[in-house]
Amino acid sequence: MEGGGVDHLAEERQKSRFDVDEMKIVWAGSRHAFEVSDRVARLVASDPAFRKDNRNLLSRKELFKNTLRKAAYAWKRIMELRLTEEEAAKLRFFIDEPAYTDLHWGMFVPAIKGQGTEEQQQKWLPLAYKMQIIGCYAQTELGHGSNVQGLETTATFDPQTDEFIINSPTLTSSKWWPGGLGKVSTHAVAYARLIVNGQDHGVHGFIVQLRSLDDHMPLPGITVGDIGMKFGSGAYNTMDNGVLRFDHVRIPRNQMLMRVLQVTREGKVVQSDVPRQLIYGTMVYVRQTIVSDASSALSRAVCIATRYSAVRRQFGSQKGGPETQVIDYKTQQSRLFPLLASAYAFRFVGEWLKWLYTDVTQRLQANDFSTLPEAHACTAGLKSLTTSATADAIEECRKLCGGHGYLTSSGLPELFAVYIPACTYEGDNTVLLLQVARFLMKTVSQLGSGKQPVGSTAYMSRAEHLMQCRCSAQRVEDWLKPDVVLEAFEARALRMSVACAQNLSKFSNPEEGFAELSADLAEAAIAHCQLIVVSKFVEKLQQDIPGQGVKQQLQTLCFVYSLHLLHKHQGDFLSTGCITPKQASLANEQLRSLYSQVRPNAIALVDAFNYTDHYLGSVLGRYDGNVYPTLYEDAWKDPLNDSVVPDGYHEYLRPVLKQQLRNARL
Ligand SMILES: CCC/C=C/C(=O)SCCNC(=O)CCNC(=O)[C@H](O)C(C)(C)COP(=O)([O-])OP(=O)([O-])OC[C@H]1O[C@@H](n2cnc3c(N)ncnc32)[C@H](O)[C@@H]1OP(=O)([O-])[O-]
Ligand SMILES: Cc1cc2nc3c(=O)[nH]c(=O)nc-3n(C[C@H](O)[C@H](O)[C@H](O)COP(=O)(O)OP(=O)(O)OC[C@H]3O[C@@H](n4cnc5c(N)ncnc54)[C@H](O)[C@@H]3O)c2cc1C
Repeated sequence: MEGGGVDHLAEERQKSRFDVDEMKIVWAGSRHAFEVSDRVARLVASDPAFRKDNRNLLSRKELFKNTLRKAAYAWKRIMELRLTEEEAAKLRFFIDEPAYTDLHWGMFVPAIKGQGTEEQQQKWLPLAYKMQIIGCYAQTELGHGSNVQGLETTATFDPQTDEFIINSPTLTSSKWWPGGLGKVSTHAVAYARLIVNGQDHGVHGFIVQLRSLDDHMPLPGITVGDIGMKFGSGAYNTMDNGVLRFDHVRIPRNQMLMRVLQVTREGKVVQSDVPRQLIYGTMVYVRQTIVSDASSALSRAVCIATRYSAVRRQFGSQKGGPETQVIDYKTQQSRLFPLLASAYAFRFVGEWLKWLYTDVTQRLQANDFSTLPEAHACTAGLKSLTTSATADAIEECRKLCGGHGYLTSSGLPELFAVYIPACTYEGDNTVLLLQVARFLMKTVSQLGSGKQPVGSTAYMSRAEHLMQCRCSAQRVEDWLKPDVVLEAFEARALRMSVACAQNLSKFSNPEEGFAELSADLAEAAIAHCQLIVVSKFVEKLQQDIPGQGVKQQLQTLCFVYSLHLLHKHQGDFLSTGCITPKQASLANEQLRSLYSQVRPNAIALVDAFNYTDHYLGSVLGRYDGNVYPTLYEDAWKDPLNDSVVPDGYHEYLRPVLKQQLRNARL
C-alpha cells in the first residue's frame, strides 16, 4: 500500500501468480468495503495527530491523556468529514489504540439496543450517538466474571419512590474490569440482581449515571477509579479498566432495561415472551465481532513475519552468493504458512458469523427465537477457537522473526500484549468451549428422537454414515478433494462428541459427569469448531470469485489450513479411526507440496491485507522491506542514547569501576 523509495521486496512481488488487487477485495469483503477501508486507513496514516510510535515511552498518565486527545480529535474529524457509521468505525480501528470509545460504541450502545424497550432506546440512544453521554458495560465483579449468575450487586425496587436502589453489599461485589469505567464514563449499563418484594429475579441490566455531566465528579454513593496497570508497558494501558462501588444509589424505575422483564409501578414482575438468555445478548454480539478482529490481528502479525522472512537471510551462501532467505526454509514455511492460511480462514468464518448474527437478530425482532442456541454456540465456540489460535500465532510470529522480533519496533510485543486478553474477556475461552460442549451433548442426545440437527450441527444428521465411514484417500492428490477433507473433519467431530456422550451416560448425575469429563468435552468442542471453520472456507470457494488466480490461491490456503489441522490433531483423527496412519502421512506429504505453492505468492498474499505502514507499526514488516537501515536509525532515537555517557554513571558505575581498579592494584 505504501509508495516511494526502493522496494526491497519488488522481486518477491513479481513472483506472485495472482491478481493482488482482486484479492484485496476478497479480503475486505466487497469492493465498497475495500474502498472505505483503504480511504480511511490513508486518512489516519497521513495525519500526524494519530502518530503512535512514541506510545511505549509515555508514562501511564501521559499515555492515557494522549488516548483522550486522540479520541476527541477522532470525534472532531468524524463530525467535520461527516463520516458514516461504517467509516467512523474504520477510523477507530485504524487509530489502533484501545480506548473508552470501544466500549461506548461496542457494548453500551448495543446493550441499550438489544435489551432496552422502544421507549428506552428513544430516550438514551440519541444522547449516546451524539456522545452527550459516554457509557460502559459494567458486568464483571471482583469476585465473579465467568459466573454471571453469581454476581452480587443488587437492584432493589422501592415501590414508595418508584426507584431501584443499586448497592454493592460486599467487597467482592465491586465492579472490576469494565473498560472506560475508571476515568471516563458518565453512565454504565450495570448488571445487578433484581430484588422485588424480597424476591431475587436474577441478573438484569440497569442504566446508571456515574458522574456529573457538569464537572465529571462521581455522583453521591458512587466510588469509582482505575484498577491499575495491565500486562505490557503501553498496550492495553490506554484503557481505563475500572472499579465501581454503589452505596444505595437510587435510579428511576424506568432505567432498568426492560425488553426481557418488566417491573411495573405496582412492583409486579412481568416476563415478556422474549427468552431470558437475551440478557446475555450483548455478549453474543461482541463475541461475533471478536472473530473478525482475530483475523485482523493475526493477518497483521503474519504480514510482519512474512515480509521479514523474505528480507532476512541466514546460512547457505554458495561461492560468495547471497545467503538463503529464511522464508525458503521448510521449517519456517511449516510454521508460517498455516498462520497465513488461518488468517484467511478466520476472515471467512467471521464473515459467515456476521451473517448468522444478522439473521438471528432479524428473527428475534420477529419473535422467532429458534436459532438463538445455535448463535450462542457458534459465537462462543468460534470466539474461543480464533482468539486462542491468534494469541499463539502472534507469539509464533515473534519467534519467526528471531531476535529482532523481540524489539518493540517489530510491532509484535505490543500486538501480543494488546491481543491476549481476548482469550479472557467476553468469556474465558475454556468456559465458552464448555458451553459449546453442552450444546453438542444436547444435540447428540436428540439424534435418535427424530429431531433433525440443523445449522452448524447439520452434519450430525448423517450420524449413521459418519460413525462408520472410512476415509477414501489413497493417493496424495486425494487430499485435495474438499469432500474427502470435510468428511474426515465431520467424522472426527461427531465421533468425539458421541464418545463424550457415551461416557457421560455412565454417570448417574449428569452434572457430575460433565465436570469429570470437561477436558474431553472441551476437545470435542474444538473439533466441532474447527469443522465449522474448514466448512466455511470450502463454502467460500464455491462462490464466484473473480480475478486471475485468486480462487486458486484461496484453494491452496484452504487445504493448507485443513491439512495442517489434520496433521496437528493427528491423534484425534487416528484414535477415532477416521483416517489410517498411511492416510495421515499422505496428507502430510500433500501439505509439504502445498507450502511450495504458497512460497512464491506469500508476499502478495500479505500485501492483499492492504495494511499501511502506520497501521502495521513495524520496522520488520515495512512494505518496502528496508529493514536494516531503519532498525539502525531507530536505535539511535531511543532516549537512552540521548547522551553517550548514561545518567547514573557518576553515582553508580564510576564508583564500581574505581573499586575494581583499586582491588586489582592491591
Ligand atoms: C473489548 C473488550 C471488552 C470486554 C468486555 C467483557 O468482557 S464484558 C463481560 C463478559 N463476560 C462474560 O463473557 C461472562 C461469561 N459467562 C457467561 O456468559 C455465562 O455465565 C455462562 C454462559 C458461562 C453461563 O450462564 P448461565 O449460568 O446463566 O447459563 P447455563 O450454562 O446454565 O445455561 C443456561 C442456558 O442458557 C444458554 N445460554 C447461555 N449463554 C447464552 C447466550 N449468550 N445466548 C443464548 N443462550 C445462552 C445455555 O446454552 C443454556 O441453554 P439450555 O441448555 O438451557 O438450552
Ligand atoms: C482486558 C479486559 C477487559 C475487560 N473488559 C470488561 C468490560 O468492559 N466489562 C466487563 O463487565 N468485564 C470486562 N472484563 C472482564 C472479563 O469479561 C472477565 O475477566 C472474563 O469473563 C473472565 O472471567 P473471570 O475473570 O471471572 O475468570 P475466572 O472465571 O475466574 O477464570 C479463572 C480460571 O478458571 C477457569 N474456570 C472458570 N470457570 C470454570 C468452569 N466452569 N469450568 C472450568 N474452568 C473454569 C477459567 O478457565 C480460568 O482458567 C474484561 C477483562 C479483561 C482482561
